[in-house]
Amino acid sequence: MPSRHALIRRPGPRLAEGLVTHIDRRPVDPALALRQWEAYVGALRDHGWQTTEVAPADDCPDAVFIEDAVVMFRNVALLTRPGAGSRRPEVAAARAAVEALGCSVGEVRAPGTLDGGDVLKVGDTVYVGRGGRTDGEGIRQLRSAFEPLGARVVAVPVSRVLHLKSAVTALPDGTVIGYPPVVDDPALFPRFLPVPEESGAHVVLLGGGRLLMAASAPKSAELLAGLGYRPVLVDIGEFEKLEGCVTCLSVRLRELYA
Ligand SMILES: NC(=O)NCCC[C@H](N)C(=O)O
Repeated sequence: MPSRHALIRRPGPRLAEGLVTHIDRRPVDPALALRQWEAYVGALRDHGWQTTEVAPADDCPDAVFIEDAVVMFRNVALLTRPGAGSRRPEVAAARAAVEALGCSVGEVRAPGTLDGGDVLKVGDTVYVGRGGRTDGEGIRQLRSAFEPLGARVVAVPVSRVLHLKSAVTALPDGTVIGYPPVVDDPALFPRFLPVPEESGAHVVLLGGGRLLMAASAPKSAELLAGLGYRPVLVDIGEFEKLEGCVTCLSVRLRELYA
């Protein structure tokens, strides 16, 4: 029986100083961000996900984006070495969390860099984006960690957005969805569906055809509802100001062994 467990980390006191790379900086309202985060966590819980809070890393403004610190394949957790030096101290508490959950744990070592936001799993295929945060050595280490477990690792270029999953994610049937202006090469994916908004490309699979999506993507939500899915919309506007999206606020663990 697949587990439904998600790691989360609450926004810290320095959130407003989070990194911005591809967009202009806009002021972040920390109180509103906390309310949005609580609603996001509430949506996970309402749909049957048990959540574990990773200990704070309050010196790290971007620590709330927990997806970047650890990548799961089956019950193996690969701790990352984030491409931005300011984010590397985020990983220690993620290690403690996955160890406590009984995962087997590996790590990306220097000089490789890898951000979890660059890793998209579609069945046993693991797409990894080579871009601003993840380098060739990080990809090589991801391959050696996951290929022995049956993963097929496919590296793809990412040049127009922060992470691979800022450009594309996948529907439950494996169709990759993306907003074409920010996808380097849609032809790299066997089935690609364009969506009309950049944030409409970001879905978290909640189970049973339900898709957690940003409220900023109503047209994409309508498109996906028309295909028989059930979008669950959450406002994550304060995190979008820091190039965050719905995927990056949690790490879903589906194959924990009790
Ligand atoms: N996986 C993600 O999409 N993470 C978003 C990280 C945003 C953060 N401000 C950063 O630049 O690292």
